[in-house]
Amino acid sequence: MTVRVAVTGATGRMGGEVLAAAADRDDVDVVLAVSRSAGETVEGVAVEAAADLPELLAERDPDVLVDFTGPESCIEYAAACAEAGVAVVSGTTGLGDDGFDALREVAADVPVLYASNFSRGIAALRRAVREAVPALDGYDIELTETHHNAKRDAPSGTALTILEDIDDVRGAAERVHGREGEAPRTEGEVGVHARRAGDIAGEHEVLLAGNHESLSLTHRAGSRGVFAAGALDAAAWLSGRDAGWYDFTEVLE
Ligand SMILES: NC(=O)C1=CN([C@@H]2O[C@H](COP(=O)(O)OP(=O)(O)OC[C@H]3O[C@@H](n4cnc5c(N)ncnc54)[C@H](O)[C@@H]3O)[C@@H](O)[C@H]2O)C=CC1
Ligand SMILES: O=C(O)C1=N[C@H](C(=O)O)C[C@H](O)C1
Repeated sequence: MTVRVAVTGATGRMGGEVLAAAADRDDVDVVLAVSRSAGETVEGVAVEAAADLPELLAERDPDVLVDFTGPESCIEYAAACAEAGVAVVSGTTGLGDDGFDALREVAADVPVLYASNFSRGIAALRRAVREAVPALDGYDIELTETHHNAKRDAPSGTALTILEDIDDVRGAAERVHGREGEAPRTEGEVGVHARRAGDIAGEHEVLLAGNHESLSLTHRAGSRGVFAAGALDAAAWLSGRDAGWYDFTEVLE
């Protein structure tokens, strides 16, 4: 079956990757692409005005909307999907608690699958972290993420997800964002470091260190294609499901 997909943020970095990845697949068909700046053609797809999204959803009847935009637009577009009965796959980060609450409300009406990172490697890294942290009880933990110089939110959504994983298996810890001046480490704190440079697609390292050994778990995305592929896998998996909140790990099972 071919899943009818709508893409928001079509002129953005991830929007373009999703359109490029979709063009190479038989299981998805892009029936709509929108952006704040309409009029361009991206990967051979005409980009229409995001302001017209409610009408365009009714007219094109997509099964799933794939959203990589910004926190406010993500919620606005998801609400339009709830009205139109269209499922939502979103990877937009920086939502904050209010944004997640709003997205969960949308999940009462339509299926919603959210992931701060759609790469299979990060899914595997998260499993490794959940195993390593309790196995290395008392070890210091430092999390470092590195992204391109145009990324807006810090720390990354993936870093926040990994921090939640650590809290889940070890109990809530103090998070120390960078250090400056007299700043000795306190027991149990997690250091969090965000670097921005060049065109790096996304790197995450979890360092666990004891007195005579350290373990470093690192993921590097070689290109945004891995995120686009995961998001389209999620769209194909989500289509036709009941309203509710779904996790990317379910797609990988
Ligand atoms: N979950 C994942 O696997 C991944 C998530 N991301 C996230 O996706 C989002 C987009 O990233 P990029 O494509 O690099 O950004 P970008 O800046 O290249 O593209 C964002 C697109 O969304 C639109 N947009 C942004 N804010 C908007 C607003 N308030 N209203 C309407 N449209 C708006 C822009 O016009 C643009 O078309 C970010 O939150 C990023 O962290 C990025 C890569 C992977
Ligand atoms: O903005 C990006 O580029 C990325 N954002 C996501 C995040 O905030 O974790 C995922 C990926 O690392 C790329």
